[in-house]
Amino acid sequence: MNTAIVTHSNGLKGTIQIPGDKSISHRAVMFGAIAEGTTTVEGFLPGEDCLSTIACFRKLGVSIEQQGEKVTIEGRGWEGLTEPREILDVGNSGTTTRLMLGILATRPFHSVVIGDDSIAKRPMARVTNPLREMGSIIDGRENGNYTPLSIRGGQTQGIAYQSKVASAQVKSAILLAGLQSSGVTSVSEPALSRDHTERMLEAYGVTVRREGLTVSVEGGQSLTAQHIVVPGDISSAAFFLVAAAIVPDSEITLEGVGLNPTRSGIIDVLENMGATMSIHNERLAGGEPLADITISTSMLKGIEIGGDLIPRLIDEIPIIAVLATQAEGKTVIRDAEELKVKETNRIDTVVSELKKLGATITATDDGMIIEGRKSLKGSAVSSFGDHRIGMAMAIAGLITDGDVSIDRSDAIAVSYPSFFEHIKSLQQNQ
Ligand SMILES: O=C(O)C1=C[C@@H](OP(=O)(O)O)[C@@H](O)[C@H](O)C1
Ligand SMILES: C=C(OP(=O)(O)O)C(=O)O
Repeated sequence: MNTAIVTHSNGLKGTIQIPGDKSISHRAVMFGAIAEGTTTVEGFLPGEDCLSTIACFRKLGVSIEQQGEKVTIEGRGWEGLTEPREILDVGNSGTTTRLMLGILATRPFHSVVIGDDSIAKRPMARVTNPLREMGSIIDGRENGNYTPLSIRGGQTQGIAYQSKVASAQVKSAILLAGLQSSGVTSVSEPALSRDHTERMLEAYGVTVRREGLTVSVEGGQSLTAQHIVVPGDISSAAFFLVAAAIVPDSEITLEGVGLNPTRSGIIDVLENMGATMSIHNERLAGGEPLADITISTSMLKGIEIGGDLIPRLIDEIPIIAVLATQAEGKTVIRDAEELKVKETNRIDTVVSELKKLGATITATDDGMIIEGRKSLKGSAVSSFGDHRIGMAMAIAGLITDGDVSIDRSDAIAVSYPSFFEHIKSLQQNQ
């Protein structure tokens, strides 16, 4: 466990290239593993979560070579996956757990899935129940709601599933199982969650039907190997968008930021709060839109955030809370109960750690209320092993009067191994 110390910044200047999108990197590897032929991935995120995905699929018999941001996957189709001799360890990654269960649900062999202490607390019934309904045999702690889980896939039938939560992990797990099930499988969700699975399956040659909030696939479909270019992760970019907006005398450019509309809620929030920001050089990579973003120190005002916007920025709420401490007036975040089942209960961890820095913030049942504009002070805080809490606290440390020390800062490598290097490079350009 290491502790990082962040000191006050006099301004951030310069340009950084945003590392690969975590959601897209996971999918590029998993879909390459079940596709026929050699898939190559460029711009892969070598974060711990995506490395867990590679490790699991190697144990499932797939040959995968990874060097930094380049990955080569030798897919031999669905049949190329073989019964693992060892336990599949997903580490800290919910995406690996849930999407891999969807793939294993139709494979005629037995696997055991475990992860770290955080994964052991995250609800899995949201995928194990529908996958059981489709015909796969799954058991696990508390009747299959928590790891360790065991799964024996086999002959499965398509279902029409109405999900209670707007979750791309639930949607993806069921659709992946549907690809090798009889008949049609459809998933309807209460609000649109990220659609990387739909986009990438299409790129791999699968027919995906989308109608409003329902996505469906027909069974018996195979995937064809591809070359995938991964755009930068907007969830990683969010930390630096907020840093530049709140640190006085800043102006930075973030290159190659993925701007998929199902992920770009943070841009709406910054615009509505009044941030000084411009989006340029818009382009496409692998069916996903991306652009460069320039942002500078901004006068911000508090806003209300809720409804359909929440799934479009769910992972950005910890850093949006930091942003709101520097906005004039009140910011209310509602409809975000899903925060309670992430790497930590992010309502509790954001509120407790920001209070230590002197923020006026109150937890609610489905979000939080932040009163700005507040000067923050240095303090010892913890990431609690949650990468996004660690990074949110580090960015807050750039504006505190006094140092912020962050316990368990090693968690940041889960999604952004070069985070502290990027902070340093923007400081050095002063
Ligand atoms: O599908 C994905 O890649 C993800 C979906 C989201 O989770 P849910 O599906 O639980 O909403 C998000 O919070 C997570 O970081 C990544
Ligand atoms: C919730 C997250 O990821 P996962 O669900 O894959 O652990 C995240 O990255 O914030």
